[in-house]
Amino acid sequence: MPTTVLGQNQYGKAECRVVKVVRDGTTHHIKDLNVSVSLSGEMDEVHYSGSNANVLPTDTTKNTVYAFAREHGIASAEEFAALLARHFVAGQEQIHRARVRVEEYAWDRIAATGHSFVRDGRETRLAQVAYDGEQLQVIAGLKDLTVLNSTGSEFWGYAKDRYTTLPETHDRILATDVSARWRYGWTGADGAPAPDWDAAYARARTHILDAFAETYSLSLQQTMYRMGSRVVEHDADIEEIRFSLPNKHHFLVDMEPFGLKNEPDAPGGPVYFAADRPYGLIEATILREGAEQLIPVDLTTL
Ligand SMILES: O=c1[nH]c(=O)c2[nH]c(=O)[nH]c2[nH]1
Repeated sequence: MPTTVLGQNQYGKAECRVVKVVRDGTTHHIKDLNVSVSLSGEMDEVHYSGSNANVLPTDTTKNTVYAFAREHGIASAEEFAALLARHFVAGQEQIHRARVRVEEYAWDRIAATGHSFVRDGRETRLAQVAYDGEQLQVIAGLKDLTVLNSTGSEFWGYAKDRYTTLPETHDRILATDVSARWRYGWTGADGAPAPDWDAAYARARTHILDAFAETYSLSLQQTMYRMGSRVVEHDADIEEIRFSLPNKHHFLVDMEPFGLKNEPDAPGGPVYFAADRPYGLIEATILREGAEQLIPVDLTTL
């Protein structure tokens, strides 16, 4: 009989949807989160013999998420995740590591009342906090931040082989849905105060957008590098940032059959076909010199 041993394992409750309302008189404030908890530690026995003695139920982790929202409020995705991660490791000696992931959805106020909201169409804010009993690792980010430059983008001078048909262009649309994760150097270990998470998030988002808008682009790779280096250069707390950027191709429609010209600078403006697939997928990590690359390569796993 071949023998087996247990490898990496973790467990917890995924996707606890928690909505916290703060009532400030008749003006309400909303935090809308999707929280996933993963715990690991001395969990051999539950796998080998079925003894649950070391297993804090996933139902309890779910309850803790809701109870903490009530007892502590939700100051920011990062702070809430760190609070939970510390709690699970500190509270159960058999649990050595906790990872808490948060997606945050934003709501805009509808003017008529203090308690009416419309889900805003912006990006989703992301936070992941891991705690090993000593150090926190905080990775924040965003996904589905959709941006488009209607000019100021070229793509030419690339390598060619017998299968290359792409025409070189000196004026194209550049569009992408930004997915980015950045890691903070702060670990909570040396008593240093935590960054202001909301301000740091807003800064990173602004630098990403400004670099996208201000870069005259020769490739999405170049634009991506500028976005990343701008974030790292402007925020001493951020050690590295990783992007996954679909190149959302917009092709000029061939109007020759209709006897119409359709050039980027045509009078009245050009018409494009927005292709949804396949798309180029451009990915990279941009690091502070000397920093370690700790953000996983595949952002869909984070
Ligand atoms: O910005 C781009 N980078 C590429 O690597 C690439 N490849 C391609 O076909 N179009 C583009 N555009």
